[in-house]
Amino acid sequence: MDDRGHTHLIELHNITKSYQVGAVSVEAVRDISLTVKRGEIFGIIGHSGAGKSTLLRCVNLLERPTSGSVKVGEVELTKLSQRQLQAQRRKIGMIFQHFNLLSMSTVRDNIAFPLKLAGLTGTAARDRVDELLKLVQLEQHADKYPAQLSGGQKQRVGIARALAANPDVLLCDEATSALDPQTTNSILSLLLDINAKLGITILLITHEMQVIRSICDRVAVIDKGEIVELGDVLHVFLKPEHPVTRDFVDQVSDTSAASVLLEKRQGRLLRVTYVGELTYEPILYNAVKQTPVQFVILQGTVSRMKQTPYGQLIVELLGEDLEIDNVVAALRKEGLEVDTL
Ligand SMILES: Nc1ncnc2c1ncn2[C@@H]1O[C@H](COP(=O)(O)OP(=O)(O)OP(=O)(O)O)[C@@H](O)[C@H]1O
Repeated sequence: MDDRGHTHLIELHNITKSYQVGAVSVEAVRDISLTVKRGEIFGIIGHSGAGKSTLLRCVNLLERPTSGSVKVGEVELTKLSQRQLQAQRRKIGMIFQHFNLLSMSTVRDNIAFPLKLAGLTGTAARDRVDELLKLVQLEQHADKYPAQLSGGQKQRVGIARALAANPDVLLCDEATSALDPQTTNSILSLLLDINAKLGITILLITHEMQVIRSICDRVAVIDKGEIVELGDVLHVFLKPEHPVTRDFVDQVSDTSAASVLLEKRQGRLLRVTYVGELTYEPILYNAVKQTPVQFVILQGTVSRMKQTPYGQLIVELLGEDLEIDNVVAALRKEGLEVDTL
């Protein structure tokens, strides 16, 4: 349990995973500790080779860590026998970039597969599959084979199959990386929906900041096998600290042009950040209208992080120093965050 009363569903303690490649040992993940709260959507982002897949696969022990411990729920997975582990794995669903469906089985049989393994057959299994087909909106495609489906539909089958045994956690291994942007959005909406309706905890890995911004509550940035930044998505987005995080944030907001703007400045250059309802208020205009200060908006982003609207503007204020100080104070008083660049 953390200090805000959230229970932890996943606890990784000091996970290291090394691979032996010939005579060389490669450390894919180095001493990572991480907790995921029950009910949250947690994203891990990193460049290719950063160690994301290895870390994710350590959570259900598809990869056994070289050292460290993995706890899911109240169970320490690293201490279980193979048989006990198999039972615990039913509580951990997983979906994959390339879907991993059984090509010779229909959609219905793919979804029923984990139920069969769990000993559920007959009408009960059929009813459960119908329920899942409805959840992922594939009722019309139940008797098709994977080759007859689009990428998005295949991933929906993957999601239904992963949810069949009512897991507590859904692990998503680059689940939208093989999909076009529109299909990506529909799969992300489905994951949000599942999280909200079923309360299922989601841990995902991705190399796309768009995925993090759309659905995650918290994010960890991983680089060369280590976590370099971790926090609420809103905070990490608006105040990225590590260079790798800044690269990812630039994928979706292009703040990199700010350095060019710095060279041309005449007045005072500020970054103004606002979140939530403030996004809709004419605060900047109100702050300057009674003063001789003028402003130029040099760059701006107004977007949404999960359900929260936010904006970030780079503005140049022109006028006397004292007058500008007053405007900055007025902006802060209204709840905006103001940084001098
Ligand atoms: N089975 C393996 N044997 C040897 N080295 C491996 C193995 N799996 C991963 N690695 C190495 O571990 C490092 C991390 O790989 P991993 O696949 O976890 O990264 P990733 O962030 O998921 O990358 P990508 O997005 O490209 O899949 C890489 O250097 C990779 O070459």
